[in-house]
Amino acid sequence: MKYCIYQMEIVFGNPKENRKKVAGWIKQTVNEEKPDTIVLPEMWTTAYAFDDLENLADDNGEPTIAFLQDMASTYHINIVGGSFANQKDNEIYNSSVVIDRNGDVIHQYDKLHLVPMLDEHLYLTGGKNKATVFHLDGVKMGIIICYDLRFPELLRKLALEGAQVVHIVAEWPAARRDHWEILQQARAIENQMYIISSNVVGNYNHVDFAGTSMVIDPWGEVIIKGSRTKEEIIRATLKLDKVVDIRKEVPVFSSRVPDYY
Ligand SMILES: NC(=O)CCC(=O)C(=O)O
Repeated sequence: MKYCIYQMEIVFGNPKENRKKVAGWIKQTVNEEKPDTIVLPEMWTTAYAFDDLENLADDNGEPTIAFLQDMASTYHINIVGGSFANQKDNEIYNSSVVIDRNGDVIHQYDKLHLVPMLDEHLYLTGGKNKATVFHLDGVKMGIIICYDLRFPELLRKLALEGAQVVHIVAEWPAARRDHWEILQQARAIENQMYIISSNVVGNYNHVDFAGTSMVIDPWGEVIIKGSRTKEEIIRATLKLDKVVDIRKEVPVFSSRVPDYY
């Protein structure tokens, strides 16, 4: 499964421009790279434009979901659609969506852990549904959003449900870049899974974002890592046999004794 990840610089508070930018990026990437799956970052339609989110947020996933469905079916690619501000029942969530090559929505998730260091909890509402796995091209996978990375129990739950790949869509600041890299490697090693992340670059609201989007294999090796500051494509092809082999070699899951924890 070939991935192309968009390490994007978001146009702050401008969903129309960002959709145009993403449409152009997808068209060019599909023509040049022929990926199976593409990944977008967190809050890519607006960034954390909190002061105007009520006007900028999607309404029950629209128009972003329809836009991504159109991209997926036109170019016949799977889209791990990052996340976007999404108004539902008068609350705004940080919502992600996964769409398959047919243009079908196969998974939705609202960010569970809102990040206090960026004041997210003052403007958005935390997700109210459980995180679960989904199937893409026959592989069990999961998606989490940025600060969720700090909660190992969330990724362990996805691993116990069979996830072999977890995507992390993010808007992670440069100030905590070490945590970003080390925690992703730790989650890959402890859960013996691929970690695929898409982070943003640039500076919004006086926060400098870390780039450094990554693909990490189930042994914890960094297959590829984006730059700190440049907008770019991160490419990787997953070898899913590795997950099975490593889980046999170091049988963490069968060694667990959860009754004693
Ligand atoms: N957008 C985020 O959730 C950022 C998370 C973060 O800054 C951190 O965990 O540190």
